[in-house]
Amino acid sequence: MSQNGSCWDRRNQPLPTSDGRLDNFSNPSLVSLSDSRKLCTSPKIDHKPENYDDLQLEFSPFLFSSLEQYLPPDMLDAPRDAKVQYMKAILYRYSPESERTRVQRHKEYKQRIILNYPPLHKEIYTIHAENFFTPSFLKAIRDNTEESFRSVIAEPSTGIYTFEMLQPQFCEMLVSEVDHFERWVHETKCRIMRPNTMNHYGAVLDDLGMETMLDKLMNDYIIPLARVFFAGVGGPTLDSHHGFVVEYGIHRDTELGLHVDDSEVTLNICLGKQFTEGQLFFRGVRCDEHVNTQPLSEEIFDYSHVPGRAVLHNGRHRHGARATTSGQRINLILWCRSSSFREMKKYLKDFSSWCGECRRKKKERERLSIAATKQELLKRES
Ligand SMILES: O=C(O)CCC(=O)C(=O)O
Ligand SMILES: [Fe+2]
Repeated sequence: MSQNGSCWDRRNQPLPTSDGRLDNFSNPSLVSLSDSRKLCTSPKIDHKPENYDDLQLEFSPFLFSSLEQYLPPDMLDAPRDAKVQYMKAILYRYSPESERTRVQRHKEYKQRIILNYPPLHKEIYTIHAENFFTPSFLKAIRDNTEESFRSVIAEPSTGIYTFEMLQPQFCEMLVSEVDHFERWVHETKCRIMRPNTMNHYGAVLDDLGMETMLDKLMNDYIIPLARVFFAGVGGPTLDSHHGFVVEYGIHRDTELGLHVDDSEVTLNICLGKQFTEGQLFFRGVRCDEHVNTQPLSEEIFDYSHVPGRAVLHNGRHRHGARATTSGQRINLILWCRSSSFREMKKYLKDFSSWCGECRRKKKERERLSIAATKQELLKRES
């Protein structure tokens, strides 16, 4: 599922153009990217980059200072403006105008909400660990060892981790904050973006001012776990997130079809309220190529949500939610992403370390090759 694409389309990141054109670069005559002006492959580490913090740029100032050490030697001491133009041209190549416009519009949309929406519970917009988390979870995170994690985390099916995480009072406050937000949206007739293409109810928490809180949640509480349990799929390098709340029940979405998330690691926590059914069902981890293949019997697993309890799984773990047949089910979802893992994945073809189907095919190839070798040996002996 993507934030704004089809169910299986999880690539909503801009792709570089293959032909090296300056896509939609508004003033290409400013910069020429002739061969002699290419970026260097290794950085000039003794060059001290300039500071770009004071400039109103479409890209992070940090990106400019990082890129500066790779400039062609004759550019290193050029005026800062010239360096900015040169680096902007390169960055534009990797970020088409449509994508930049989308990002800018989204920024403005978020700012409009944050400036106008009056929060109900200001205290949940920053993390207060003792008030948010259960003591057992907090202790495990603070001990920060695989042993401490395993003492509070169950793995009822391969790659699916569940644990008590949130205090009931925090769950209630978050649910009432989202209710309050929904009422405000209704009263002000403000049009808001829903969490993704498949959930039509619920709110994007990042958009209503919880981005910094969720960043801290990912960095301080999820990365330590992901480092241990999702080491091979970008867990240690998670660097962005999409955080939202989904709601199911009568007059809401009732169920959710089989999909994969636009994430490397997904945290899914039940916030309540009271409900029946609505189980999560899992069907094994798959790479893009094998996303529609049959699950093996050991990959079929159902999980019943319990308020306050979290499920942590690979974003590529195929899953869906059965119908919530009565009451209301509300869950907090955090899709955690790793840009470096995504970049690396583009250059790989075999994902047998985590894709069930790649692994099955690899085993089958090995089995055939062993059988062929045996046949050959038998032939020689007879
Ligand atoms: O309803 C649930 O618990 C699952 C939601 C989900 O998978 C998603 O939003 O990506
Ligand atoms: Fe999902």
